[in-house]
Amino acid sequence: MIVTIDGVAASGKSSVASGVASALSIPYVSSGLLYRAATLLALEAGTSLSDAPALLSLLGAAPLRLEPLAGGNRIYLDTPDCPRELTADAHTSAVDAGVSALAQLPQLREWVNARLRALTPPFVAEGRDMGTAVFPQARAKFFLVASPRVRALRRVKERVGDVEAVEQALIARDEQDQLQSHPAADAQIIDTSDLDLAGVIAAVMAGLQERA
Ligand SMILES: Nc1ncnc2c1ncn2[C@@H]1O[C@H](COP(=O)(O)OP(=O)(O)O)[C@@H](O)[C@H]1O
Ligand SMILES: Nc1ccn([C@@H]2O[C@H](COP(=O)(O)OP(=O)(O)O)[C@@H](O)[C@H]2O)c(=O)n1
Repeated sequence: MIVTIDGVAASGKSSVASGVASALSIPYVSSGLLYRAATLLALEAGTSLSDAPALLSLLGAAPLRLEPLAGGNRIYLDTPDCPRELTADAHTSAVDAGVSALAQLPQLREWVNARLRALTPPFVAEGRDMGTAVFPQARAKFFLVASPRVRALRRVKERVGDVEAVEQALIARDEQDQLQSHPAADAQIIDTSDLDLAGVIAAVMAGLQERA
């Protein structure tokens, strides 16, 4: 069984995917973490975020490993002499600002999608295009939205920052991500603005029961 949870930035995708996966006792998979790790490595190597051949060559030499734990995904660079966890570094504002450029490259989307399609179900997959491009056959699909202000307030709680600036950055990223981020025709859209985390997880679990 594959369940997809897509949505806009900071709408609660990973928290909700983690809650749903835990309730179902299956893993969840963060596709965004692969885009983020690729962006981090490119920024560190000084590789242009729009140079697909150079990015693919960099990633081809990078032994990235995604750990799809239900409690929270983690990503590692398994270099034999100096293994390193990249998870925290993949969530900085520098990566936030660059990731959409890299994610717009079809070759990079194929690189991520091949890794996702190689995983063995069952799992909950979260991102932007899990229900549309990557797993159109998923049993149940959800798409989370919330107002930019609510999302900015949530982000500021988890990482320090100015609400106005964070809100503007989220709106900018929404615009850059628009091409690859839309609900599948058979997705249930959930506006999380006025729901707490438990309420969104309950809405997804109820939606899953309807599709069982
Ligand atoms: N419905 C909700 N109500 C309150 N806070 C939430 C809700 N959903 C998520 N959050 C919080 O908002 C922040 C962003 O959520 P996250 O799951 O990281 O979103 P995304 O994966 O879409 O970026 C986290 O700190 C999370 O705990
Ligand atoms: N399936 C996906 C997942 C992420 N992404 C890209 O990766 C970025 C980071 O995604 P994320 O899900 O980790 O982060 P948030 O948008 O939730 O902060 C997005 O802004 C997109 O540019 C994508 O293009 N397609």
